Amino acid sequence: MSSLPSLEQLHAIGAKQQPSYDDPAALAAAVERLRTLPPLVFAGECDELKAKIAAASRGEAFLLQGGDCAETFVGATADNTRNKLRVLLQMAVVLTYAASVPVVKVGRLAGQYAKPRSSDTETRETPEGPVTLPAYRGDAVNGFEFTPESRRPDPQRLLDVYHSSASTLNLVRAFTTGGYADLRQVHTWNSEFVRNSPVGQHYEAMAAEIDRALTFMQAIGADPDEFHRVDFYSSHEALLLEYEHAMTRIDSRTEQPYNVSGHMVWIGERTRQLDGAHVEYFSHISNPIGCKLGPSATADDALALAARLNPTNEPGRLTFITRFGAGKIRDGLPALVEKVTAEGVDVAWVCDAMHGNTFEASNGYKTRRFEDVLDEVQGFFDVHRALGTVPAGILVENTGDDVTEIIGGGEELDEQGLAHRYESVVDPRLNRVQSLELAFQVAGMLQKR
Ligand SMILES: O=C[C@H](O)[C@H](O)COP(=O)(O)O
Ligand SMILES: C=C(OP(=O)(O)O)C(=O)O
Repeated sequence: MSSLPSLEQLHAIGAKQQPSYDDPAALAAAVERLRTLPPLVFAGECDELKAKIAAASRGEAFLLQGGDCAETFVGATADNTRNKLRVLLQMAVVLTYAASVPVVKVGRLAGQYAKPRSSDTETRETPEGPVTLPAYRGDAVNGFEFTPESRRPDPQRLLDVYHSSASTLNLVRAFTTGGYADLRQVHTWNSEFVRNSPVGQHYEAMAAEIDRALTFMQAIGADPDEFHRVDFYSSHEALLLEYEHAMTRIDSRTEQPYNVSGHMVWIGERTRQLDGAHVEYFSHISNPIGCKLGPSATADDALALAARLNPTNEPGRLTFITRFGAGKIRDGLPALVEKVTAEGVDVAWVCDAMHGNTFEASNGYKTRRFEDVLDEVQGFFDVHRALGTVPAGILVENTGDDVTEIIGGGEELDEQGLAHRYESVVDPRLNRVQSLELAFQVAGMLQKR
């Protein structure tokens, strides 16, 4: 860990996927303001999550990380936050009940506002001919609207990220401790729309069993706190150095730097260069961290990253989030897991079943197939079973709403159906029914683990 390099030192190392701001004074002012604002999370909570991820890496718990691909400021409403939380609580209860394993709940939420992009620019055809503007990089950077004003990176947005994250987290804390997450509410989390689907009915049957079990527990005088509240953690890709650096503070207990903008932060596939600024920054913070590993990652890359990011081999500190794609995971993952395990490196293996499965539908929508998502998770479990190692969790992009962004699943959404309610500003998300379907399938895999 040790002393954090300055922002200037990090930029001198070279950071990928950073916006080009045209007003350095406004950027400096936003960073200075951020440095004065209170932490959004506490270092002690980050340590608590680290211990839970360590348990997941040993197979004593299971990590469920989910939420939007990209949060938006207009989307940070009470209804949206409740819906997102609700679907994750439903998924968690399915996994816990069906597989008898504690679920560590981590939202891609309250900070997931910055996106790496394949291209710095976007070109659209207009009546006046093709127009090229900076790519949308998430609300933390610029606006989605395709105009020069909106696409200009605006440092003021970094402060908006802070305030939006603070209000989301405040609501999440209220929901998770104030009664909404009470297990007695297990039925009310199931909305009308879901209840009428086959998976919704499956869920209702399970919820009725949980009710009976709770009544029994109460009758014998057992009513632990855990029945009434849940632990829920926030996470995001720590992409924008200005924001993440300004939100890094020295913990008074340990005197170590923590990123206090989210409990867990991760390094994306496009910024995990061993000699890059992101890896350098992450090597100095004490949070539990994730690092994405795509099909181009070698076992030696994984070992070198682990040596830089977790030199003391602290359990729960490092999660490798693999995102190979359904077609590649069975061939690609074994070499990584084998070598990392053989070297005695302590990591939690989590399957991001989304980012290797994206493609453009014939009508232009960016989508994924539900069956590919499921197949990648199955491949992930298969590989770990064959190697005798632990599949510690999954990462999904999902929403609490009934959007139409991913094809397939029980509702058999097809490419034409994507237009019905496609709302994501970057990548497609599982809707509520698809999220629950996945949870039941994963619960089955977990039972066999
Ligand atoms: O969410 C992940 C990335 O930001 C995204 O997949 C990149 O998308 P792009 O290829 O459309 O830029
Ligand atoms: C950008 C993401 O994924 P990746 O870095 O794996 O492409 C993400 O999870 O939002």
